[in-house]
Amino acid sequence: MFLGMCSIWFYRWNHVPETGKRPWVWYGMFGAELFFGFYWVLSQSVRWRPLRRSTFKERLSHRYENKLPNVDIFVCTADPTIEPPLLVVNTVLSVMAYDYPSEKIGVYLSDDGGSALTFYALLEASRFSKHWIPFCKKFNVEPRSPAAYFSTPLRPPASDLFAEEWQAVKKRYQVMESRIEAPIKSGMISEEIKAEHEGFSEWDAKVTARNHQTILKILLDGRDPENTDVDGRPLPTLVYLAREKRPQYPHHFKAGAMNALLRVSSAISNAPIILNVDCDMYSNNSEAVRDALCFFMDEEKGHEFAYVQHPQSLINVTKNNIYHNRLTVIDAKDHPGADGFGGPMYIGTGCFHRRRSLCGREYWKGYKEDWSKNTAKKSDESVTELEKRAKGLANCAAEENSHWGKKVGVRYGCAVEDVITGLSIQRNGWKSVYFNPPRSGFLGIGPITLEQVLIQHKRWSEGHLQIVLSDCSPLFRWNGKIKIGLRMAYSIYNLWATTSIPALYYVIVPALCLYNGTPVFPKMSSPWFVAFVYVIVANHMNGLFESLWSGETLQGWWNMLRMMIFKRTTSYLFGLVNTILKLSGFSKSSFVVTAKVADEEVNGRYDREIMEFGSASPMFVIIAAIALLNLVSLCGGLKAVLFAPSNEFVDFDDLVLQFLLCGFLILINVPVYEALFFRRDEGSLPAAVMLRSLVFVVLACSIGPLLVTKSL
Ligand SMILES: O=c1ccn([C@@H]2O[C@H](COP(=O)(O)OP(=O)(O)O[C@H]3O[C@H](CO)[C@@H](O)[C@H](O)[C@H]3O)[C@@H](O)[C@H]2O)c(=O)[nH]1
Ligand SMILES: [Mn+2]
Repeated sequence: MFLGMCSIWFYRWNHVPETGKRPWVWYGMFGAELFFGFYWVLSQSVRWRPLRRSTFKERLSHRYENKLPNVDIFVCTADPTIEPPLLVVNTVLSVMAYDYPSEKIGVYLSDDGGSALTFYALLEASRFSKHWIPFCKKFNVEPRSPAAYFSTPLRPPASDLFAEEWQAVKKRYQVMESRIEAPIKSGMISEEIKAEHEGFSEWDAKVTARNHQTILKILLDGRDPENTDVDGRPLPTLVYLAREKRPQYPHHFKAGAMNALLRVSSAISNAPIILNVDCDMYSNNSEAVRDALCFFMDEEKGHEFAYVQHPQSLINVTKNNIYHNRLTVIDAKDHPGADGFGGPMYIGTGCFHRRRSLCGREYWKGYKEDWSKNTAKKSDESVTELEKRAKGLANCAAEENSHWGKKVGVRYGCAVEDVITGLSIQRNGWKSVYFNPPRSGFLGIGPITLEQVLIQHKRWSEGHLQIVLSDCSPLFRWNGKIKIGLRMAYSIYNLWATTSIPALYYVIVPALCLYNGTPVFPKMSSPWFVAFVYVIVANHMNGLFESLWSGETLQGWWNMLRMMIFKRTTSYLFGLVNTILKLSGFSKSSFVVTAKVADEEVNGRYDREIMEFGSASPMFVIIAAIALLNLVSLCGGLKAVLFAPSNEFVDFDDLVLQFLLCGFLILINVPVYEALFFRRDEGSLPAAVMLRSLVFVVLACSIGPLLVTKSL
């Protein structure tokens, strides 16, 4: 493969058209091919030393059952409309019901939406948990998100006792569900509900999502001996937190929320191990905590590990993974590959942290965590006093003149706060672990419209590019703590945004040249042709093989190729432009939260794997323009070959690769043509997109001949 690429480079180097005949097209192709080659080399790093891990939980409980440490669990939510409270509490309930001593668990919900609806849902969940947790533990049920669990009917053979309790708990769940939904439907919380908890008094007329005091309520207090379930066994601690928000203070999105949680939890339970999940990702494996502890408490290596990351597995992926939401190959190849070099990335959810490393402490040789020291601290403060003390830690002022967000906690100012935080931890000398058990540890929901996916990738690519330019850039800043293989692995994602330029070049320029009958690749009869064909075929065959091996379907692989082109030409381009704007001070950071709900029609089309466009987003204009341009160019090329006047003879032999490239892009873009010309549903491409993209194509085709000449 590498040899093939070298021959391509050599060919470009040696065949530059004579100057004066606009060789820029040629240099552009050369540049793109150099970049792709370099990028290919980077992407090989994760294939060198893959590591697969498994755990022995019986040994953990055999040795440490009575010394198991406390675990604090952080759940983040940001908006009650696109992250429905019912979804949030299902996640909360799934982590409250771990197969782990409940008195050692503290669950903290951070509500950046500052919503009384979410608070009410959590209050209802705290009541339901008294039935749910004992039920789960008694019958060892999986998964422990009640919504996910009750979505399948009771399967025989079930004992009478089980069937009876199953029915009773399900009934209770349904009651809770309708209670949580009632105020959402009516748009207000009734006086009756407000009377149930003094916490509601915090929501007076002045409270808005962006401007309010800290609201902190300990709904279940793990220190209280009366905090028990229906069987009289202790319940976990459960805390609701809406940190203070003021328009004059930046709130730093999820990173800010995580840091507030870190401080607040340190005052309440201060567990040495922290699990972080997004509200859209429930725990699917009740043994996940024990699994993680097998790594942290390992006598030989455990003290080196800062975090244990699970893959972001999704439940709502269609059979053929239409938007390539499930990052199949990354989960199966890249993360284990990074693990081989001392540590996968922290990817924001489904991750167990050591509090110490997350709080910015460095690793030093000989360091050992003293687990026995960290068993619960009982303080004799009353709940109100404790709440008051903890509250102060979630105020805006708590971070003034401090290292929070810089050296301590989750880092600020980067759109992938998770990745840059993991990287800083590794730069402090810690290692990390990637763990993908046979029964997925966590299951989440991914975006189900093309636009959402592209916006998510814009945020990611932008954040990754910020890392390249940051003080912990794996590409440019070396401190000896991170192995070269891992630096290369990070760079694969860090450079996402920059792939946009060569990708755009490759999908536009050869097509334009074809339209004008100008060759940019070697002719079929030339030996250099073989090098191109070899590199293309070998690369795609390898990609296909890896996809299939990782569990993707054939169609899924094809969808991945399409999404790769879409992402590179839109999301990554926007990510790149946005980063440049930000650097020059024209734009500020933002975090567009992904919607977790959609209307029925959208859901229906998603289930049938019909691509969802449905808006006049500028990203779609680019996608449509590229699709149309390639269609027009193919026709233009055919016309040039078949009907050119004899004095302007165009040889098909010269254009074979361009025909193939255009043909490939046309096949990949079939869903785009459908959405432009044939579909009439709400998810098709609106006329405005068609119009704008046509203007682009007409312009390109008319300017094209001025830029490229046949004599190239
Ligand atoms: O101001 C904010 C914005 C977001 N969130 C939460 O952050 C999480 C992730 O947001 P989501 O819209 O679901 O983004 P995704 O693209 O799905 O998230 C991935 O990428 C993010 C970084 O871009 C990481 O923070 C996430 O953990 C990772 O799952 C959700 O729980 C949100 O509630 C906040 O708490 N506060
Ligand atoms: Mn998410």
